[in-house]
Amino acid sequence: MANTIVHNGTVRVPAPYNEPAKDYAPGSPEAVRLYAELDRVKGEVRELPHVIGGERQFDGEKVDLVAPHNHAHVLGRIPKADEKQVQAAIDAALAAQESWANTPWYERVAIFLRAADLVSGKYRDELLATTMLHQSKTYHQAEIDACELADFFRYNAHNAAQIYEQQPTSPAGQWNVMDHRGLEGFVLAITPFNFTAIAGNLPSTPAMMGNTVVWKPSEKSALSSDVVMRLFEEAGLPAGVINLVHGSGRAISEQAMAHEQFAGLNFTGSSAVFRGLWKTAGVNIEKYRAYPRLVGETGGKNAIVAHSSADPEALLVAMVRGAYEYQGQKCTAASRVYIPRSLWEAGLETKLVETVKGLKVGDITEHETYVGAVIDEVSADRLADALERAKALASHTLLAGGTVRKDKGWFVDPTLFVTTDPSAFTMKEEFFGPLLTVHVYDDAEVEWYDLLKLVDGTSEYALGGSIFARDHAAITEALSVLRNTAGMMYVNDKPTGALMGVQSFGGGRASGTNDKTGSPLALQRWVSGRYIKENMSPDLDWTYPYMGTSGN
Ligand SMILES: NC(=O)c1ccc[n+]([C@@H]2O[C@H](COP(=O)([O-])OP(=O)(O)OC[C@H]3O[C@@H](n4cnc5c(N)ncnc54)[C@H](O)[C@@H]3O)[C@@H](O)[C@H]2O)c1
Ligand SMILES: N[C@@H](CCC=O)C(=O)O
Repeated sequence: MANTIVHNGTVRVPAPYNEPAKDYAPGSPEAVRLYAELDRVKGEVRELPHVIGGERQFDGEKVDLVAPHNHAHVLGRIPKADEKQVQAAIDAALAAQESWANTPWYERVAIFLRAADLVSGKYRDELLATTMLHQSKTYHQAEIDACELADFFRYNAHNAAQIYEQQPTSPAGQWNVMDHRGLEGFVLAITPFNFTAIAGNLPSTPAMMGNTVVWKPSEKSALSSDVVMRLFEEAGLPAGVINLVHGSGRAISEQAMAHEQFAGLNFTGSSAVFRGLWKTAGVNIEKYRAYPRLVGETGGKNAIVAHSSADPEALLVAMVRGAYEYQGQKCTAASRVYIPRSLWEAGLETKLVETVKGLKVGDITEHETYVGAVIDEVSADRLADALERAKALASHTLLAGGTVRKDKGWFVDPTLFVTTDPSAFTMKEEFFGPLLTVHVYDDAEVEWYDLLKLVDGTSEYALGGSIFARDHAAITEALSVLRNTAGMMYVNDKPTGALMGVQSFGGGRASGTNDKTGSPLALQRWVSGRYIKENMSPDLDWTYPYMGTSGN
């Protein structure tokens, strides 16, 4: 690399920090800048390319990218990769591998630290505008997403340094070294629509550790993924290290995962898709040069469990923010709640229903909007079907919402059900939309322990969760009984809003491989260790002591 710096000493990566979020108060300089950027992005129809080996390729059948809250508005187009383009992306990743793997780790890390500053500076407005318009996020939700992208880069840089510092001990006469190699082959990153930060993080995490990558972003967030790719390049990422191909996830993954040099999958998305990808790896296992690393962070059915000692006001805030922010399209969104009758009937029900009915649904560029549109028509239809199924159950009472409107945008009104059946489908399945179901338990009858066992056993997922109580013994018991129910458990807080370096996210059971995105555990998956022992004074005698002596 042209800008190689030779460091003759210990390299210290700058201390990481969480990017402070701006609030875009109307009339503030940052809001004025962002309004202008929103106008610019709205006024364009962007033709987005694949980026393969540093070259932009526009060929292929086109897919329109629209604004979910105004689906007549076409924001851009992406091409669908054909087999040749996928092959070219794999070839480019393999061609870049040796020189990237041999690039000193601190230079690789420096590129992503530059990328972090481009996120928080030059590209912030464009990231927000594209995320708002194409993923239907409010100012606040788009801002925390952009901040999280910068956080990923800064914390990963810090965590990478910690991994490289891990070295074995060297007894007298030896020098032992751990060589933290990247994987042989290429990594496939397949990213979800719901976080621009996750889309940027999944290809860059393996890249930081010396791997080269084929990246298939979601077509539902392609506008912001294109910005991320441009800022990687501007930060100095060499051509071929990350190769972006748009198109069918199924077709791209089938081709890439049948390749001899497929070295790993970094996936975030639904559990069903991840299970399918795992099977594809199984079918191809004999083709591979090495066993691939399969990393997947997937769905959730995150519970809020309230004890009779809970603060009802804090509980209400957690339910509203946890379930309805970003239309419930967060893997960690609250979607089932267990509330004691004593609290529910003491005013919580009335206040909750009033609050949910008052949430403004609509265009995310209006500051008062709390809930935008769901991501696409498939999602709106899936939610409409779930709402009708729940309404038809005698065990369910609709307290708010329950309507889907598709004329201008794909709007699902914030919906609240209360159910007498704690094992209903609404308490088990992930819907990925603004749908919350409450089960009111009789705290005069039901033991806390029995309720916790019910929560633990109801859904196949184990991603996030919240416990609300002021009685500390109740918290301790819940943390124990729910130990395997969630990979991130919050006490007296909503289950969303993980902050890098503070709570990295990831869950077990059907929720994924629990590699804790943004933590050292996640980086470790992209390293293949090699121990090197150098003997400083090699043996010159092959015999054992006392050989040649007889008897004891
Ligand atoms: N656990 C986490 O950290 C986390 C974070 C964000 C999102 N999620 C989960 O992601 C899901 C929502 O995101 P989504 O709708 O983008 O998920 P999705 O599974 O539909 O899509 C994810 C990615 O996989 C691709 N894909 C779809 N079908 C495929 C197939 N058959 N083969 C290969 N690739 C395929 C998509 O194009 C996209 O790029 C939810 O289940 C949510 O809980 C989990
Ligand atoms: N950043 C999210 C997790 C990502 C899931 O979609 C959170 O709010 O905890």
